[in-house]
Amino acid sequence: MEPQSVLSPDPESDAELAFEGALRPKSLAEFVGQSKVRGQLELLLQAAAIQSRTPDHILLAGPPGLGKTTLAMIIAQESGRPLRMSSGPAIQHAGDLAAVLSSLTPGEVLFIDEIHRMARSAEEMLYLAMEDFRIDIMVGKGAGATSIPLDLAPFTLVGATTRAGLLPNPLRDRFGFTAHLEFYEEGELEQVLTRAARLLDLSVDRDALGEIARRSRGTPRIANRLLRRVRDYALVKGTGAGMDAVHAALDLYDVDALGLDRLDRAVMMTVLRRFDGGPVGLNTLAVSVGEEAETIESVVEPFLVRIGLLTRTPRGRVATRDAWRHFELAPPAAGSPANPGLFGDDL
Ligand SMILES: Nc1ncnc2c1ncn2[C@@H]1O[C@H](COP(=O)(O)OP(=O)(O)OP(=O)(O)O)[C@@H](O)[C@H]1O
Repeated sequence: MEPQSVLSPDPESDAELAFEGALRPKSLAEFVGQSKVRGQLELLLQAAAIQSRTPDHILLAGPPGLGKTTLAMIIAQESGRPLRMSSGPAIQHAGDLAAVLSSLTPGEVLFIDEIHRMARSAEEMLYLAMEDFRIDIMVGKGAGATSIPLDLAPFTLVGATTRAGLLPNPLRDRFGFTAHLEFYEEGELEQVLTRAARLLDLSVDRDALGEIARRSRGTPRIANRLLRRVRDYALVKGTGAGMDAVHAALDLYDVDALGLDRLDRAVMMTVLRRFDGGPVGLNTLAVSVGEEAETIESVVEPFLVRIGLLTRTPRGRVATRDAWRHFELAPPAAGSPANPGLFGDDL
């Protein structure tokens, strides 16, 4: 497998977590970009405040690193309520969820990250909890089993998912609002970086920040990490954090002019070279690059589609004309046996 990319460092690393924590915006006003979602959330929170009730349940959907956890913290902060954090993989039995739900204090915000990875039995318990603030606890087994109803304190569930399509409809329908987070524009990422450089007391040239923003895959988390690599480079080499340092540091970490990293490029080269531009199925693609299909689908693909290098068709993933151009490869002749003569942007 490829060595780990700078874009996906160990998420549990203490240094990375401390770094992210220090840079998290604490209010909607400080949160850069996503103006539509910010406006929607503002209205929802204000309406709840006027009526002195708990805000509706909120689902945050979008690729990793766009600010879902940050928004969950802001929702709790802005509505003046405590926040309890959990995650789908930590809820493997209905009992795990019952323990969390039954200990919530009135009005608490419960954040469940990666909610699509929660156990099925827990999902069913959550339906009732979200709708009626009540759960049924099963006691005993077999014919003697009985269920004891347990009232819960009213709470707001904030679920985050990179794969909203995987959530069962009954769960999705119980959220009062779904926020779809989009990739950030370059100018927005420049604002994220300017703020981060100020908080970290780094002096970075304006055009250098622009270049980092351009290569950040539309993702604040990546922008902040690239800034850190540039800071390292300037520190070790004794240079200023200018354009030269950005080019040298990002080249060193294999981040290309479009912001593609090793895995993005491996996926594109597989589609282009091995499958003559596609179509190629997700699982075949995943096996070919030695990655999980879920990672390809939720992390790699959304950005490649967004920048117009890849399209998804019913027959599989297909490279666009821009992809051939970007990688300076000649597309196969139209009508060749491996490629029926259609490119992604023709389908
Ligand atoms: N709109 C924003 N403005 C400024 N910084 C942001 C913004 N969104 C995210 N960030 C920064 O990016 C980092 C990653 O954000 P966050 O952890 O909220 O993403 P996420 O969507 O929850 O990712 P994952 O799904 O991988 O957990 C945060 O540390 C924060 O500093």
